[in-house]
Amino acid sequence: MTEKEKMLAHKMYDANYDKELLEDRRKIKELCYDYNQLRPSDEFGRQALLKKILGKTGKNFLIEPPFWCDYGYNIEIGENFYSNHNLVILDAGKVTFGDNVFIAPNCGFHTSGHPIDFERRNQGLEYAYPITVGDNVWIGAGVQVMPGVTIGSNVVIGGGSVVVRDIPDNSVAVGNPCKVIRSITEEDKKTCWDR
Ligand SMILES: CC(=O)SCCNC(=O)CCNC(=O)[C@H](O)C(C)(C)COP(=O)(O)OP(=O)(O)OC[C@H]1O[C@@H](n2cnc3c(N)ncnc32)[C@H](O)[C@@H]1OP(=O)(O)O
Repeated sequence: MTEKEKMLAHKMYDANYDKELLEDRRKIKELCYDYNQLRPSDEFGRQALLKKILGKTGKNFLIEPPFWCDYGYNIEIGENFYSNHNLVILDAGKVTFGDNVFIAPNCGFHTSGHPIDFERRNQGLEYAYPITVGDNVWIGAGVQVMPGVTIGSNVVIGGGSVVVRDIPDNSVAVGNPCKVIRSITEEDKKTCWDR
């Protein structure tokens, strides 16, 4: 198995020194760099470049720069995807977003991790587990999502949360570690946010 095949099969792999993976990352970081230089008014250019960077997109999507990822081909976004500034996706593993996902500034989705023991970590070994986000999800500012997490559909993750375990459908979850504080119900449609 190549190191890339191991990475995609969720096995331990050499992330630091493997030539193929280094080249994949170099290529995508060049494209992210280009993306991050585009003018906000260049909507066509932004869309076209994001389509080149990401594995799969819907028709309607926007990521405010700067945006950085590791491979790009492992990221799939659904319809009406919006991310505010400073999105970082470490996509050694697959990262899949459903439809109508809104992401606030300074969020990170990290599929990869290193061994806890320094001997193997220093050899450049890594593992990557997929992250999945359902439909109709709002991720608050500064949220960090850890390897292997699934966030269900119709979910709100409060600002500043660190998501280390799966979050079920129809819930508001907050904190570090991120925990469900309540379900989202029909009652929520009656809340008025005017002050
Ligand atoms: C796409 C974009 O760019 S969006 C722009 C960026 N905006 C944001 O990131 C805002 C994110 N919003 C939040 O984090 C909000 O606090 C929400 C949506 C989670 C609030 O949800 P609600 O269900 O209304 O929670 P509510 O305000 O009633 O708080 C319930 C409890 O959770 C706590 N809580 C609320 N938010 C958080 C949070 N982010 N982290 C930790 N605890 C929190 C409250 O302190 C409260 O605790 P208490 O019961 O001990 O007093």
